[in-house]
Amino acid sequence: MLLCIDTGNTNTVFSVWDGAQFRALWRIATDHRRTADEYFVWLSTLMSLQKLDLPISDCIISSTVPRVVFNLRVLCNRYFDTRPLVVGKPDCLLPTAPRVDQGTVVGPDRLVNTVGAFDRHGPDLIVVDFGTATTFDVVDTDGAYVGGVISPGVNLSLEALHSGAASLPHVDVTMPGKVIGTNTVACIQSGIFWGYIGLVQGIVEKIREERGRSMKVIATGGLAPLFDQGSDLFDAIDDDLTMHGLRLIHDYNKEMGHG
Ligand SMILES: Nc1ncnc2c1ncn2[C@@H]1O[C@H](COP(=O)(O)OP(=O)(O)O)[C@@H](O)[C@H]1O
Ligand SMILES: CC(C)(COP(=O)(O)O)[C@@H](O)C(=O)NCCC(=O)O
Ligand SMILES: [K+]
Repeated sequence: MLLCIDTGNTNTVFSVWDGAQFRALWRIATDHRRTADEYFVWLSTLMSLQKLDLPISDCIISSTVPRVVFNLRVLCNRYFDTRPLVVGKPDCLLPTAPRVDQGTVVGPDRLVNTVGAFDRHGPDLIVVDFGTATTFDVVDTDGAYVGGVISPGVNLSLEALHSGAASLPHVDVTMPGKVIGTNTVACIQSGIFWGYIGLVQGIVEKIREERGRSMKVIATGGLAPLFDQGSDLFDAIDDDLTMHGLRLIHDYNKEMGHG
């Protein structure tokens, strides 16, 4: 069984592929101080609570937080007796190499999303990921990542408003009924919600213009369904895109005799 680990700047998601389907999905706050032993206690408790006896034989990791990788490697070595594949490291092959400026270290989550989205939706895509940052990944005709856009994430923007303006409270993001807010909370919700709709619409339009072709927009991340309510922005929402991409990259490396 394959353990897939996706570390974002806010949350780390673990999932187990049994060869036919993903059997579980567990989320823990990302913290670089968390040790291999702590991960294992947490993971094995959840597995036994769900009565899942899943003998892990392989692991693959994508992490946007470099410091976390050390302890995740120890987890895989010590408790599963396996050497993990780490996306972005030279010994982890990708089906197509990214085409970006020399020296650029593309976020592994973006490489994984690219692989997952190309497999499901074919060529010429814009993948929008609502994470700590809101990222746009442009997928070329051959499935290569060829660049994109990084914007501040929705929660980061809300936090920034709250911490930078003395009279603004912390607000949860929702779809407001109206654009014109008649109280402070409604004003902030409107600014965030309609602001992000405009941001996504504008950036997608500009990417299409720059590429000179229509491109499908695939959204992922917990907040994607929320933004889909307010508009016709996305051709598809794939909440398991990163896990799907991780599995494909693992299989590709196996086929090529790696990992
Ligand atoms: N379904 C959801 N509803 C509301 N907020 C969410 C949801 N999913 C994620 N978030 C928030 O979005 C932010 C980014 O989450 P996540 O996708 O886990 O980011 P990352 O991949 O960067 O760790 C977090 O602040 C999280 O609390
Ligand atoms: C853009 C990101 C911060 C997004 O991370 P996330 O929101 O998933 O935590 C991450 O992909 C990253 O650190 N990228 C490196 C720079 C790049 O992709 O060009
Ligand atoms: K992201």
